[in-house]
Amino acid sequence: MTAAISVHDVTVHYGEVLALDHASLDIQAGRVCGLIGMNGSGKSTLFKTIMGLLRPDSGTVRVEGENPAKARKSGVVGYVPQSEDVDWAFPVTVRDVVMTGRYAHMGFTRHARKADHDAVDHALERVELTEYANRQIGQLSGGQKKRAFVARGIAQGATILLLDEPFAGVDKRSEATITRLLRELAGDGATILVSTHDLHALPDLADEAMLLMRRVLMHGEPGLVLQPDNLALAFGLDVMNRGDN
Ligand SMILES: Nc1ncnc2c1ncn2[C@@H]1O[C@H](COP(=O)(O)OP(=O)(O)OP(=O)(O)O)[C@@H](O)[C@H]1O
Repeated sequence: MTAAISVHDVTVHYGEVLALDHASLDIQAGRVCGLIGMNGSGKSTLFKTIMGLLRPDSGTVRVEGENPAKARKSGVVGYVPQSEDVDWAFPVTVRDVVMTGRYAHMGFTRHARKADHDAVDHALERVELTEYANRQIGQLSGGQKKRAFVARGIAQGATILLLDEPFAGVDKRSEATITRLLRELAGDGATILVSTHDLHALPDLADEAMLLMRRVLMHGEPGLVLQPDNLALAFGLDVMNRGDN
């Protein structure tokens, strides 16, 4: 079976900095995969490569069998960015943000039609943000902001969803809501790659987990990947000793 996300032997440099070093992974459709790695291990770089925003120095990336930039432009790939990467003061409403998910489906004029408005309404309902639709995006809680971007992916009809630390700065209740939502979307056939530092929540969230340290150190069942010996590989000895302190 062809993987929904396929990264083969990919190397990426930023100038002298080696960010991905012969990284390879395959994720099958309908799976939620948790991406774990310390700061600077290449998680965001991996996302950008899967979205076709960065061209690898070597190696190949396929998204649903397609060139990644082409897949992104056709709306196949939805992205929930890290909070730091968003200008929350920008004067747009929650509805506006979700509507950007429809751009791939609109013509060059970006004129929203009934089908676009209906898709946005449906997506807002699905993430339980209907009552916040006309709020400026910065006036939401951390968890609501993340849900707004998940709604953008739903409105877009994305079948691949990439989430860069969606649980950072999010309360437990929102975390549970987002987890439930991602599980539902995967149940509908979406393929989901989510980076997180919240290791305790991973077994509820993900079907599989991946340890990244410029290359994929391990990829498998969350229970196995989260074994202390394996985490020590990705994070160093501190994680192994954390329970003893
Ligand atoms: N635009 C850039 N120019 C130069 N170096 C970069 C650039 N973006 C990332 N890097 C470097 O590439 C490496 C991987 O960065 P990346 O952002 O992919 O890691 P990350 O795992 O997402 O980190 P974090 O958890 O802190 O977000 C790091 O050493 C980082 O400093």
